[in-house]
Amino acid sequence: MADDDGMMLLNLDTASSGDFGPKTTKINGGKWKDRRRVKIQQKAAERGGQGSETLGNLPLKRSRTSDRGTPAKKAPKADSKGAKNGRNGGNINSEQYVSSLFTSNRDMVTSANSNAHDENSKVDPSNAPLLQDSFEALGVAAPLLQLLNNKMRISKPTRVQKLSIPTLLEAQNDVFVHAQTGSGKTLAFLLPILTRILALEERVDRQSGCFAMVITPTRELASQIYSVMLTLTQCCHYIVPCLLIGGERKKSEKARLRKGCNFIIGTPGRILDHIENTQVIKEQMASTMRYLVLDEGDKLMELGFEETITKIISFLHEVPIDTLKFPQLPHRITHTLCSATLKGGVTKLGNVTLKNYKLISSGRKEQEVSTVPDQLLQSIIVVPPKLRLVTLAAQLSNITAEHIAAENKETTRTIVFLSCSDSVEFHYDAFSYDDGKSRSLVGDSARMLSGNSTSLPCLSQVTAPSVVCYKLHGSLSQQTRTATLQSFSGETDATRGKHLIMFCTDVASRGLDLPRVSSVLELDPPFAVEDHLHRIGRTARAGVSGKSLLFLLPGEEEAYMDHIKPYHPKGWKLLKFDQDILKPAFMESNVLRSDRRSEKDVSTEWDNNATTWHLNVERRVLEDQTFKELAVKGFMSHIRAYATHLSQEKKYFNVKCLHLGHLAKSFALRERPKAMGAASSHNKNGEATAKKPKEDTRTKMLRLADIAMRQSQREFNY
Ligand SMILES: Nc1ncnc2c1ncn2[C@@H]1O[C@H](COP(=O)(O)OP(=O)(O)OP(=O)(O)O)[C@@H](O)[C@H]1O
Repeated sequence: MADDDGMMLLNLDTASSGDFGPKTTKINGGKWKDRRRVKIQQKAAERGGQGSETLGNLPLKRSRTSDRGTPAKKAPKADSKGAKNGRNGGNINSEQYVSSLFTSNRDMVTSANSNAHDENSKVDPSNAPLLQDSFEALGVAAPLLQLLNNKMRISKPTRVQKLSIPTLLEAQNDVFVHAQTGSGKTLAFLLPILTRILALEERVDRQSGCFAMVITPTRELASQIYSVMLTLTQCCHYIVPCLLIGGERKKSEKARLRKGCNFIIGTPGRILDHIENTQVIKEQMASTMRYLVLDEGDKLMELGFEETITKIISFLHEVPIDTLKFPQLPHRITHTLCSATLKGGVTKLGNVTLKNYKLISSGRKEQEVSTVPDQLLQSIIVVPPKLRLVTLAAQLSNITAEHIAAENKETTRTIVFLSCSDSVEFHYDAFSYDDGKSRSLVGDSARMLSGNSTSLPCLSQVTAPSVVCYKLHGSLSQQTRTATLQSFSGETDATRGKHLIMFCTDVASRGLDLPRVSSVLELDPPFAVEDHLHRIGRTARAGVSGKSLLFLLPGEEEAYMDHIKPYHPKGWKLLKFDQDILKPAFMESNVLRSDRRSEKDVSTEWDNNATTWHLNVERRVLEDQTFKELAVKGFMSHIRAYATHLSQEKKYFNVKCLHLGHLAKSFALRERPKAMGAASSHNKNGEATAKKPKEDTRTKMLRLADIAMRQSQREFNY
């Protein structure tokens, strides 16, 4: 075939009827552009009542179609083999199939936005500082006031700080602080504890004992609270915090504990490890411990944290308190629980730790339902599975184009949430590979795109690199995780004024305070509605504006909108993936075929450009064995992760409703890896291996659920 693409693309489940779209005549053969033109002609002819046989002069083939939407055509074996030959693709059969992104997609069910955002109403930020109040009036110690003003540029308290600081200052009771994301809960519990220690008659130092312990579900959050603590203690150097987190050297933590500390901040596993194995920590805590803070309390009750927390708490309560020492402090350990969400786990945790607790809620009516910050502009987009990758590229491109056009060259940050680390690896590589020209910044977990990048359509004619991609997930080493976050949140010569894009799992969803994140994209749906609130809560913090975009699939997933409606009192925008996202991104872009870099290939039609962009990624999968493995692993893990959605949410996210063939396409795969997996019945030397006995469905489900569970726990390897 003259216009052989150098690759063969399979029509995956291109049903002509059934659940997946309207009945159309399937056309194969010839160039895909020509075929598309003919299809348009055909449609026009149908509308004009001329029948469907006006097919132009193309050598077209009709494919087999079935009534139930079964795959229309399979790739001939010879070509599949060619594709499996790895780098350079091997022998490519000259017969060509078309990978059409825009046909046979399931239609969206939702006809109207049931929770439309009112663009004309003025919205006041709900987590901003209150201008009429002051920290002084709340009783915060004078040295801290100065530090807040001068070092942290914080002068007015937020609503939750106004409510919780006086309560915690006089606290003999336990407290549950429930407030929106980004409302300043960290200072809400640190300031009163520090104020009470600063008010002691006796001057304390690191040898005086440990007064408070803060436990968090992730290492990143513990490190963040530790650094806020280091800033606050600049006004009282004699008060010393200590960080205990997994992934760090235990020996140096022990050495620090031996020197003495007044605050312990850490993750549950490592704290318990020291309690059980480091004698000095017991001495440190004996008799002085007065405050226990569980940040992100609901998360701490998941993922097997519960048992560890219970052990820590039992240990703390075994140590008798010497009330004669520091009599101004509470005479018992007071517990403080913080979270932006109220989940079953919190009540459970409450049963473990909180006694006669006081609920501090910054919500309007101390309502049960947690809501997103009012100023956050939420959008939702229903995208067919085949188009997920290209729509993500388009959205990232649109944000980048806005960033490039902005006059104030401020750093823009975007976070893309994915369901599992393998999917993060695939997307990171897909968007940062940049023809192998991208420059690594932090090991290989941050890459700066080069000029004239092919990764995003808007960059094809830009000569100066302006985008840096990051990846973050629980399977990376702690050093890499720390360095990646530092680079993403900091401002260095390499990153200043650029658009920083981080692909990550939920490990970054809890509590992380990354500066000026302007957009959060949830490409994969959250595992629970609480995760949705925490993910999008990385933007629109402390009164600043922010945007988030949730991707849903057509069909069952659309009903998820009704489920999250109570959490979005200010509504959302329902976007159209083609007109609102793809068209602006690809309309004026200069997307060239990766195998033929010539100007004559350039199309001015946005859908042609979108298809060419996608074909380029698919072509890379065929040519690059390493990338292909990333795609296959990403797809498989994504499906497994999808199967672990909460049972209450299975009606929206049911793995049985997924169109796996179409979804494979969003990992740039031309066929479902299940079929690819069949090839792996051969060992590395190409010899056939014995076929395993067929696993019964229940065992298979349990095995897959177990793998997925272990993968998600690895994300929070505390
Ligand atoms: N009174 C204040 N005025 C201005 N900024 C503040 C104030 N208090 C806190 N901040 C800033 O707001 C941001 C969010 O604070 P913090 O991380 O404590 O929020 P949070 O409520 O714990 O959020 P999350 O629920 O996501 O963990 C931080 O950058 C912090 O410095």
